[in-house]
Amino acid sequence: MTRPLLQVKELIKRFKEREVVKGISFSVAEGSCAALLGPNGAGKTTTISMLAGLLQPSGGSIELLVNGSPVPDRRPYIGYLPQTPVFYPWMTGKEFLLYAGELAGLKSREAALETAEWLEAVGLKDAGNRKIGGYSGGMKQRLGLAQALIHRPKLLILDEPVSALDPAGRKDVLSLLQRIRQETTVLFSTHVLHDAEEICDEILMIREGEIALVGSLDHIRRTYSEPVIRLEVGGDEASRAWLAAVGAKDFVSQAETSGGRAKLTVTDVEQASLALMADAVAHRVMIRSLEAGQSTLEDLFLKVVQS
Ligand SMILES: Nc1ncnc2c1ncn2[C@@H]1O[C@H](COP(=O)(O)OP(=O)(O)OP(=O)(O)O)[C@@H](O)[C@H]1O
Repeated sequence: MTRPLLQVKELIKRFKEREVVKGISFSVAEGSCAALLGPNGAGKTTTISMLAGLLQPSGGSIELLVNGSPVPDRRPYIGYLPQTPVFYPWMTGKEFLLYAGELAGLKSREAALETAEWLEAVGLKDAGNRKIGGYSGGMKQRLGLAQALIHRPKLLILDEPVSALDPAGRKDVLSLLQRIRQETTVLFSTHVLHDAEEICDEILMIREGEIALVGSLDHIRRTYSEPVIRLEVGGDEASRAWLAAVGAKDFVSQAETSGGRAKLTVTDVEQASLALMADAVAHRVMIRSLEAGQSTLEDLFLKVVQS
């Protein structure tokens, strides 16, 4: 049984009259990697800033448990990387980490040891003596990660750590996070489902300041996947008209049609496929493709976000 490391209860944030985080509760288990997933404006940064201790909540509680007991001040146990970290371009990577280590309360000797170790761990050993101003986006983000980890926190909190990176930088940072998560509990926000799927085991989906869905990726996949048929028909009028009406069939519970394509949620994929093909033949409809399967997490995410 994994025990909770972070416990959040009824967390609220109001900016003037406006409530942007509306009483959310969740916990993050020790050793897990959790993604706070939601569209732009959902309240991710606000939530993360409260967890990191940078923003005062308007209500609710945040507890960090070390060896099962809540600590009075969680900040020393947290490593945090903001959405847009600020670096001094004139400093070298090494100088920056030494500085960050001392700010985090390490003694100079400890800071020097950790700096050397983290420069190596994030793949910046050779670039350590170069000025940050000359680093790529991915290198800066890896340096940011090293800074967040320099005091060996229990929980690493990251706000959209890969959103601003190009594909190569994204891959670099995600694989680094993959390695880090073996030792450190990680919570990161993202609006990209794919990033969450790549490295996380827990998902907290938020929408308009409220939790829309929470659970392990496996559980969510199993619980919410539905039989789905994706269809594409020819561009002729008869085929398009048939497709537009296909949602009315009794075995189709939901239909999304756009252009010559449709995604149909059905009760039984095999029977529905056979029925659709027979009906298409009878109506001389040209079927370009018919793919039977299960709805994906992406389908669910879009549904949650759009509802
Ligand atoms: N300091 C502030 N004052 C007033 N409103 C704010 C403040 N900070 C955030 N908001 C509002 O709170 C809501 C949630 O913002 P937040 O930045 O937490 O969302 P987000 O999910 O992180 O979005 P994004 O992915 O775009 O960063 C938004 O409507 C935003 O305009």
